[in-house]
Amino acid sequence: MAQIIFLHGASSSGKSTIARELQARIERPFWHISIDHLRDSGVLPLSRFRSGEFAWAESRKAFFDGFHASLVAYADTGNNLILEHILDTPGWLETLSGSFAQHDVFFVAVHCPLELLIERESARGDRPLGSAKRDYETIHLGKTYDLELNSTDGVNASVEKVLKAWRRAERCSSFSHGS
Ligand SMILES: Nc1ncnc2c1ncn2[C@@H]1O[C@H](COP(=O)(O)OP(=O)(O)OP(=O)(O)O)[C@@H](O)[C@H]1O
Repeated sequence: MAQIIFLHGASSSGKSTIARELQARIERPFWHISIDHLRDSGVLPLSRFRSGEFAWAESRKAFFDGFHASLVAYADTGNNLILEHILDTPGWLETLSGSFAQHDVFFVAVHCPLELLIERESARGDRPLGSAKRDYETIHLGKTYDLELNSTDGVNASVEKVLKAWRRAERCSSFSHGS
């Protein structure tokens, strides 16, 4: 059984920042995995999607289905994962919950006030404007978490909370059996 710590929050909420620090401090080896890594490593022909030569809408489903299947493969082969992801499409939660049934999933909400999300998104300049607000308004609906963080608490305090709660090994989230 693999350990999966799933950080779920809006774009710019601070998932990657927490994931990096968590990976540096947790007592076992964990992968830090995100679609950001695929995107930033040049896997996709991004410039041709951006120019309109290729239609992202036609490739999106296969991309994410492949990403989700790869996560399951990593976990099934014994790799612990710090996963940061945004469940913004109907069916993804159910698919991943079913696929991860044999694994220990610790599901963590990363909250951030809307004004701060918009400020961060604008300062970064590398995310589509408006995605943080759209995520903020939708992605947490209908989800039950093992732990809820607020980015305003700071990275160190957030990582401490994750470690403490994860080590307790009590699970009650949307990924728990029977929920
Ligand atoms: N606790 C924090 N305090 C101050 N700034 C933060 C904090 N957490 C993250 N940031 C800043 O906010 C921006 C977004 O952070 P990060 O990349 O961790 O978010 P994310 O949720 O992974 O975003 P995305 O889903 O778009 O990849 C970065 O510029 C980061 O430095």
